[in-house]
Amino acid sequence: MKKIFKGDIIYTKNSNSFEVHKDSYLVVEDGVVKDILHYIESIPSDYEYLDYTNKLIIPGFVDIHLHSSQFLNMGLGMDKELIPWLNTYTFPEEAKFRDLEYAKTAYTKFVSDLINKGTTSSVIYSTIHKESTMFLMDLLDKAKLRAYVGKVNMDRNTIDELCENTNYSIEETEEIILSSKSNRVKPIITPRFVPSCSPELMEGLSKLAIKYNVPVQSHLSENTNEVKWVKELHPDIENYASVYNKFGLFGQTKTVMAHCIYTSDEEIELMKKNGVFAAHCAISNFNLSSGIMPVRKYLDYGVDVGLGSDISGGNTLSIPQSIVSTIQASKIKWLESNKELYPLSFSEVFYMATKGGGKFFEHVGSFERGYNADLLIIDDSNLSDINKFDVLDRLQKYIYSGNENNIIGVYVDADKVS
Ligand SMILES: O=c1[nH]c(=O)c2nc[nH]c2[nH]1
Repeated sequence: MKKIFKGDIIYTKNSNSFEVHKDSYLVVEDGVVKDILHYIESIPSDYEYLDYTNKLIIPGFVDIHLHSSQFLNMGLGMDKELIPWLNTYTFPEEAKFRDLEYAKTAYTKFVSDLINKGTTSSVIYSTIHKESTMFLMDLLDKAKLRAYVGKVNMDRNTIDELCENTNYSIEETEEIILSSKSNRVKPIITPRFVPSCSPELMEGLSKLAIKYNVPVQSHLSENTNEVKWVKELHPDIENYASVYNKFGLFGQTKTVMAHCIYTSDEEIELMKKNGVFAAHCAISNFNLSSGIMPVRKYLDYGVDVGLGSDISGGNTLSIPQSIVSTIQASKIKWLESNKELYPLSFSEVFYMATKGGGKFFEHVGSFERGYNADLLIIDDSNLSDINKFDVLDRLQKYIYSGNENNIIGVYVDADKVS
């Protein structure tokens, strides 16, 4: 399959600058970027030509932390902090996914919104339920989206309907791993967070992760009461990150931790040493009064950082809105830190939303040769006079003041997504 996309191409190779190719040709073979050309005399007959002249062509967005089962709860309970919010709104909603018919309705709406918002790769929590998790994986695969999907594991400190038998939780997780065959939609081990996972469960999940080389996702230091609770549960372990590390869930296979607001320097160093990714969830951190992650510090340590919409702590799946909130949060952090932790630039955060988070999937989020051709076509004609603004200005205007109506095409591996 060979395709050529023509348009105003913009992406980030590194976090400091944009690669801009106005009125150029993105050449794709077998779903992978081969080249960007500024001139083609005539389109070779064995290529499909997609002419998006005057439209922006950007990488598909990457969301490395979200709870698909909370989609129907978006916007609810935003007057609460994390633990009361989980108990009042989130756990009761997740319990409904035992009913496969409910899951089918909710996940169908979720996947449709993910596509509308231009998110082509995501790292997803479902619920504890095996059947509805497998339904979601199949749905994402049929939609041609790229994703890691984790059946949530919990065997303590949750409502009765969600509290699993430890061995059963591990067995069902293994069954999902063994049954998954897709190249685009893969399983991820998902101990919800330390308060809801016993040491035996964490150990069992770590064994599975290593045996099948499956990645891991969880939450780390999102809320001060949560951090205190972890200390009470594990008084002999020096910090929150070390609890995961002790039980083999902190970089023993590829790992992403969400929030990371109250992590100490030692914990950030451990993340760097173990290659653990951080998912920055700025909107959720505002909504649940969690705090502001010191992202600049993580970047200075060399930790990989991507963005997470974190629905439904986050109230939207929109990664452009996450980009804006991330930049705004970093400005408050700059003031809070006596102007030590510099605000994040537009290119740094666009990078996190594409190639930075995309690194969790490997060759995702860029248009360099060898990357998956996951891309969005943006019609920004209602936002910018293209004769007056350059391509980078148009991208900024789209991110800050555009919305999903500006997205007129979504492609994964150069295949149209619908
Ligand atoms: O924002 C969050 N959403 C959740 O569902 C969750 N579970 C544990 N910690 C969490 N944080």
